[in-house]
Amino acid sequence: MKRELIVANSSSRSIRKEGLEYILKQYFGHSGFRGKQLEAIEAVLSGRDCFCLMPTGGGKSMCYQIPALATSGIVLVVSPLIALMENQVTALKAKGICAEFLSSMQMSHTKEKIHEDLTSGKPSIKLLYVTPELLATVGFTAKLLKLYNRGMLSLIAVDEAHCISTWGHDFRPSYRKLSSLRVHLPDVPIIALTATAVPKVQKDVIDSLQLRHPLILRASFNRPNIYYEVRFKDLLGNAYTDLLSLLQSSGEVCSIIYCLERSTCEDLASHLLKNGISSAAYHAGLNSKMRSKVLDDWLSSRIHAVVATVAFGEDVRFVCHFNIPKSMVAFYQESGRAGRDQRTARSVLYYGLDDRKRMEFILNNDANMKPQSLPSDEFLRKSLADFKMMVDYCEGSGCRRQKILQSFGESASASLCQKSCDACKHPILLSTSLAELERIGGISKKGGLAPVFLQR
Ligand SMILES: Nc1ncnc2c1ncn2[C@@H]1O[C@H](COP(=O)(O)OP(=O)(O)OP(=O)(O)O)[C@@H](O)[C@H]1O
Repeated sequence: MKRELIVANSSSRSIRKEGLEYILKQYFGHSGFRGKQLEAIEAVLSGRDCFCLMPTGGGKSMCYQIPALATSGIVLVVSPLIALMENQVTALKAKGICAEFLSSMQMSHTKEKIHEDLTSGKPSIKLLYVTPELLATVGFTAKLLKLYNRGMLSLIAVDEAHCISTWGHDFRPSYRKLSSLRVHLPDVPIIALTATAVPKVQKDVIDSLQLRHPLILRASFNRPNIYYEVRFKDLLGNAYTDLLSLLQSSGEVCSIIYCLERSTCEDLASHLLKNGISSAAYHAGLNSKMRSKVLDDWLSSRIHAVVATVAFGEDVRFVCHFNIPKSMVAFYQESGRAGRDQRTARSVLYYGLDDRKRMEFILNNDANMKPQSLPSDEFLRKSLADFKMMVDYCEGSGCRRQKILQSFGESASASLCQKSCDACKHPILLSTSLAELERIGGISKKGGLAPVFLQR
């Protein structure tokens, strides 16, 4: 289906490029496209499917937001997290762009207003965000078909597309149902976007969504503006105190502290608050009113540090993991929330042997307890292998950046880092710490597993 272009009907590529750059500047204030953005935008505008592999903060959303403004129709965005949809819609509205999101959690009058606009002769909505669960309902499919038959649907963007794959770190069964999009809406181009680079995931996404000869765009995963660092809990007197002084010395910058459990979030947030850091806990146990309040307080800078178990936040300078994440992919996604504006940012991971044991216990348990898409022994093998990479990131003495990139199958020379990780900046300090950890591990009375480095 040929898209109706608002920016320029001319077939000349340079004129169309100018028009797209004009939209980018006018609405988003950016002076030029970054990386592969223009290629992705031009592909979908010409009606071609696209698979877009860009790192966190790489500017994926522009690849469907610009087409929404450059065509007369509506762009449907499938997104897995209500908090992320809410974030994006709020940010778009602040720029004067008509965007809405639909989820089962919304008030019925809000939903009705959105449906009214969609069924009107000339909808004002340019971007409509929905959850995959909603998309799978018969009622919503019928509404979508009506839009499609009126020629109002210009593009479908599947964000966080790795959720489709059982090989991805965040498999969501409802994402599987997105395969019906191609069946119901055969002429609408689809752009799948992800920051997960595993080849099996890429194949799964392309097959499941039935993408037709998609343009495959792949950008480097290096985030040169993030400084990576690991701090060893077992060598610190008190990790809470260490984190507190880290936050105090950073000034009032926006920070996220990821924790494994809700109770740790609550404890840490109140500890920080008592010590003068404006902070709040954010996790799935809070009701939607509380969550919105935290988001509001964050956006209006009333709080600077959010202690979370789940994805949160934009424009963050400092991301801390107070407990080791379960995989490199999870770590990359979460630490990648820092420095999305390309300015310098910092990632600090607090690593402790107890945390490592706890995660190994959780992964073993998960494999036995949860119904999985893979057989449980295969699932366990995969999740322990994913976790081992994360442990190696913490316990190894080599460049952290190189380890991240290698885990995504990207070759990276040691010189790439430019001393922007603790291993490259302070190699002697790190090897002293590792030796000390090894010594403690050797006399550990904590029982359980011995540290990995003793087994090497
Ligand atoms: N062409 C550009 N020039 C300058 N800044 C840009 C450009 N494109 C995007 N950005 C900025 O980069 C940041 C990250 O963009 P975006 O949110 O689209 O990333 P993303 O790839 O979707 O990340 P994530 O995977 O975390 O969702 C935003 O602050 C955005 O304004």
